[in-house]
Amino acid sequence: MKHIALIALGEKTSYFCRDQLHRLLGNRINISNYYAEGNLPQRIKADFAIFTSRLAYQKTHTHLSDGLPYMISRRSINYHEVDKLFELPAGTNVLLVNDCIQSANDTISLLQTLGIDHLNYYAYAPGMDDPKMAKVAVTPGESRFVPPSIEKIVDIKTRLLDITSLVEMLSRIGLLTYYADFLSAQYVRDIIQLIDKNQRYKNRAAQLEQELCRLEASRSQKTSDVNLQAVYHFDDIIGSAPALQSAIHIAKRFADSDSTVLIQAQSGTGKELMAQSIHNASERADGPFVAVNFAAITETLLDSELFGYVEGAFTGASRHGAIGLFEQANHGTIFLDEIGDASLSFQVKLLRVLQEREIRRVGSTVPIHIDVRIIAATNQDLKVLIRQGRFREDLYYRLNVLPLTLPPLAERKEDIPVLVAAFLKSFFLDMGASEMRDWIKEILPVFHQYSWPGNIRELQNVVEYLANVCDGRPRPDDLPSSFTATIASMRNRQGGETAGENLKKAVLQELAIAARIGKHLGRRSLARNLDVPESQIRHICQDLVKEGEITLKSGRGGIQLRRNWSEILDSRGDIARNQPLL
Ligand SMILES: Nc1ncnc2c1ncn2[C@@H]1O[C@H](COP(=O)(O)OP(=O)(O)OP(=O)(O)O)[C@@H](O)[C@H]1O
Repeated sequence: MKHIALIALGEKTSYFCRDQLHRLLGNRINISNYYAEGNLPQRIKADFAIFTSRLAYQKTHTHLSDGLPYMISRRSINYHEVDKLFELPAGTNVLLVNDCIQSANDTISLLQTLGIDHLNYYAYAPGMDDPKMAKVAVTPGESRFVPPSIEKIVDIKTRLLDITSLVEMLSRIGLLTYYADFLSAQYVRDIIQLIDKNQRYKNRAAQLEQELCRLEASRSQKTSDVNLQAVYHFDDIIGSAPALQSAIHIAKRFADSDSTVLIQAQSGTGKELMAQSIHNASERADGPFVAVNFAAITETLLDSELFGYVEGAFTGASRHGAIGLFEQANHGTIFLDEIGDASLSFQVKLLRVLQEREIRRVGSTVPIHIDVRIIAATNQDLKVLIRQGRFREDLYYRLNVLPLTLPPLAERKEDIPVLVAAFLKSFFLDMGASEMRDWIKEILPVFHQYSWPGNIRELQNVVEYLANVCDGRPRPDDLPSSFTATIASMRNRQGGETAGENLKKAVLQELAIAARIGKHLGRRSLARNLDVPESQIRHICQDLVKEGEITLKSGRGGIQLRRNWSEILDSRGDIARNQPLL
C-alpha cells in the first residue's frame, strides 16, 4: 500500500485535506498528516509527500527523509460552500480575507475563473491596513483575520487540494489510472452542483460537461490498466467475536453460491472486505472484481461508466467507444457499494440488468449478455428508504437474495486489542506482542467505553494517528478530540465513585466518634454533621448495611456499628483527619 505524507501549516488544514484525500481515494492509500505548528516527527518517511502550501513547504521541508519525492499542491475553493456567495447581491464590495496576500489574490482569481464574478473583491491579509471598502468579508476558513470594521462574514471554509495536483500526485506514485474515474466523477459532480445554483452559469455547465466527456474519454482509453483484483480473503478478516464469526460462516456459504448478496452494515465495518473475500472464495476467483461506489459517481457519468458507450455516443466520447464496468466484470463479481445512494431512475436500469442479465452500451440498441455475480452493499436501512419512496421495493427484493449483516465495532469490543495489534504492526514492523500490550494499556479502557461510530475504519485511523503523534505509550489525553466526551464521562464517573467511597468512610467515622462517647446518630444528624442531603445518607447507609458495616433498627439508636469504634478510628484515612471529635 502506498504511503503519502500530507503536510500543512496548521492543524485544521492538515486534517481537512487528509479527510479530502480519504474521501476521494478511500483506504487503499495510507495517509499520514502532519502540520508545522505541531506534530512533525524528526524524519517524515513515506512514498511521497504533498505540501498544502508553499509556506508549509518552507517551514517543514527539512523534516523530509532523504530523497523523498514531494510536490506543493495547488489549492481550490470548497465547492460545497461557495454557493453562499450567490446570496450576496451583484456589485457588493467584499473583502477577500486570507492568511497571506498571495493566497487572498489566488482565491479571488479562482472565484473569478469559476464565474463567480458578480462581486467586487478586495484582497486582505493580516498586517494590512483595513481598506474600509466593504461591510462583508469572504474568507476560506480564516475568519480570525477579518478586521473589526466588517459586519458580515461569509466563511467558504478551508480550501481543498486542487484536482490537478491530485492527478499529478497519483501519476507520480503510479496510481492515476486506478483512480481516474473516481476523481473525475467526484470533481465534475461538485462543479456541476455549484453551477446549478445559479441560472447565470448554466452555459458554463454545458462547457464543463464537455470537459467531463474529455476526462471520461481519456479515462476509458486506459481502462485496461484499471486494477480489477480483489485483494482480501476471509483469512484477512480479524476478530473472534461470535457475531463476526457467524457473519464469516454465512459469507463462506454464500461464496459457494452464485446468487446476489446484499450486505447491510454500518460504514467502516468491512463490507468491501467481506465482498472481496466472498469473491476470492468463489468459483469466480480468477475473474475480475469490480467495485462501483454509487456515492461517488455522478448521475451524468453513471450510464457510460456502468454500461459503456459506442463511438459518437456523446461529444468528446472516445472514437472507439468504451466498455463499461458491467462488461469489465464479466465472468467475475461486481460490487455495488452504497447502493442506497443510486437514483430512482438508475434503479430502474439496474433492475432491468438484474432481470435480463443484459446491458446496452450508451448510444447502442444491441444487447450484450453479461455473466456477472452481484454483491451490493449499503449502510442505509433500505426498508426505510423504501418507505420514504427513495428505493424501489422490487429492486430491494432482487438484491436481497442472500442477506448478510456485519456487527458494528461497538458490539464486538472484545476484538479491539487484536485489531489494534494488527494495525500497529503496519507501522512498527518489529513490534513484539508484549510491547503491543504495553502500548495499548492506558487507552484500552477508553476504547472499550467509546461508541465507535466510524467502526473499524475509525479504529484504524486512530491507531495511525497515535502512531504518528506519540513517541511512547499513548495516554487518553493523546486521543483525538472525538474521544473528549468519553474521557470526561469516565473521569466524572471515577470521581463520583471516589466521592461515594469517601462519604462512606466519613459516615463510619462519624458513627465511631459518637459511639466513643456512648451516643447514637440518626440519618438527620449525620446529614447535618457532614453537610450532605439526607437522601444521600440513606443510600450510603443501605450500602453500608450490604457491606456488613452497620445494622439499621427502627427508633432511637437506629444505626448500629458492627465493628468496635476504636477499630474504625484506628484505621481512619485522610477523610477523618480534619474532622473534629465530638
Ligand atoms: N475485521 C476486519 N479486520 C481487519 N480489517 C478490517 C476489518 N473490518 C474492516 N477492516 C478495515 O477497515 C477499513 C474499512 O473496511 P471496508 O472499506 O471494507 O468497510 P465498509 O463497510 O465497506 O466501509 P464503507 O461503508 O465506508 O464503504 C478497511 O481498511 C478494512 O481493511
